[in-house]
This record gives sequence, structure tokens and C-alpha cells, in this order.
Amino acid sequence: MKFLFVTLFPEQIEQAASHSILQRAASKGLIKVSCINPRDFTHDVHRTVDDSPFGGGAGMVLKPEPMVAAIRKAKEQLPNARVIAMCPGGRTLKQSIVEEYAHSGQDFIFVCGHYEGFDERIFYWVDEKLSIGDYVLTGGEMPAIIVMDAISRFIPGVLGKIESAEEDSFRTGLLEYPQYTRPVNFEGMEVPEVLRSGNHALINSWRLKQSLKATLALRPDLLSAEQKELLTGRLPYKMK
Ligand SMILES: NC(=O)c1ccc(N[C@@H]2CC[C@@H](O)C2)nc1
Repeated sequence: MKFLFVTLFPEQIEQAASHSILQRAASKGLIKVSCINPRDFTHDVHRTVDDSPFGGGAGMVLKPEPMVAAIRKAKEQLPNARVIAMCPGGRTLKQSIVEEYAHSGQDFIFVCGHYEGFDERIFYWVDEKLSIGDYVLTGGEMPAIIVMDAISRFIPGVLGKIESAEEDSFRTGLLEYPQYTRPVNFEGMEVPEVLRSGNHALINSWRLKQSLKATLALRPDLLSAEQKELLTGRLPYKMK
């Protein structure tokens, strides 16, 4: 899968893709990360990419010419890629969207803004505005890196066989159960006995119960009315 970033700060992207799981995925050829810098499509001595907004207002706006020239170049390299602009007001990313992207077989062009944002005419070249959440950042690079990271987890071979993304708790719609590893006793806190029992039926039901309890406590919105009723309603016994 190819990820092409239209960005004024390619080093930020390259740095993010040069560690750990993403770096290994790139070296195994499972993902290809590259950048195109709109500043390379300027023709003035100052290599100007932004200008003050018509109508007044604070900050600077990204000029359309360099951005669109860079997006055109990106589309030449990846004609079938999905062009996504990272914007606070875009569709809010969630795991189901990540899975949609991961299974789409598409490559991706991420258009990363800076300053006060894009000249509106740039969006003519954009398939979709995407947001990682309702907050504003100084640039679109970190949100784009997050989207690349989340999608990459679904590419076979990127994660080890064991921790496959297809098994993510988010796929069950519940929060993750607690995880433990050695030592059994850490500063007086012991690993739950059941996890060392070797009884996998018992372990699985313990884990499901923990996921349900965590989800009820932290993200009841992820539970169906029936699940909530089972967990809190007229049960013959109260879920401890
Ligand atoms: N929540 C988000 O995904 C998000 C995306 C981009 C962003 N900031 C950039 C800088 C200027 C403009 O292009 C938008 N902030 C937040």
C-alpha cells in the first residue's frame, strides 16, 4: 500500500515512518511512504506558499497554485489513490472507517495543511475531508500520520500473526480487556489467577466479562440497549 503526503514538512513524515512497526513494514515493502512538497512548485525567489486571506482575518492561507500543482503531481504518480485532506471539520475517523480504507485496496494521497488552512479551490482536487477528532492542530501532518498508522495495522504482515488487527477489541465493539505479562507479582499486585490457569474457556469468559465491565464504565455508548440491560438491569445476579 502506498501513502503519498503532500506536505511542506516532509521530514516530519519521514521521521514518523522511520521507527518500529512502520519502519519494518516499509523495509519489507508492505508500505511505501513518500512526500511531495508544494514549495517545490513555487516560482518566486521567496518560494511563497501562503498569503493573507481575502476579506481580512488573522493568519495566512495556503495559496492554491503550489498545493494544486503538488496534488496533480501526486495524482500522476498514484492515479487511483484516494485524495484525503486533513481538516478539523472533516468526517471524524473511527475504526470502521480505518477498516473501510484498509480493505478498499486503494493507495492514499494525504493533503496536509498548515497555518490557517487551504484556499477553498484546493478542495476541487480532494476526494474527502477527514478529521481525527474535534480539535485544531498546527498542521495536518500528524493527523495524516495517525491515519496511515491505523490503516497499516490491517496490512497482512505489518503486525505479527499474533496481534492481528482483525482481532482488535474494537472489532468486537467492546473495549480491550486488561493485559498482563511477567512478573506474576509486581510490587504486591498479582496477575489474576485465571490467566495462569491454562483453562482457555475460563480465560475467554473472564476476558469478555472484563471487556463488558470496562465498556459499561467508560464507553456505554458502544453497548446495545440489550447488552446494557444484561449488565445492569433485572439480572438474577449483579455483575460484580
Ligand atoms: N482534527 C484534525 O484532524 C485536524 C486536521 C488538521 C488540523 N490543522 C490543519 C492546519 C491548517 C489546516 O490545514 C488544518 N487540525 C486538526
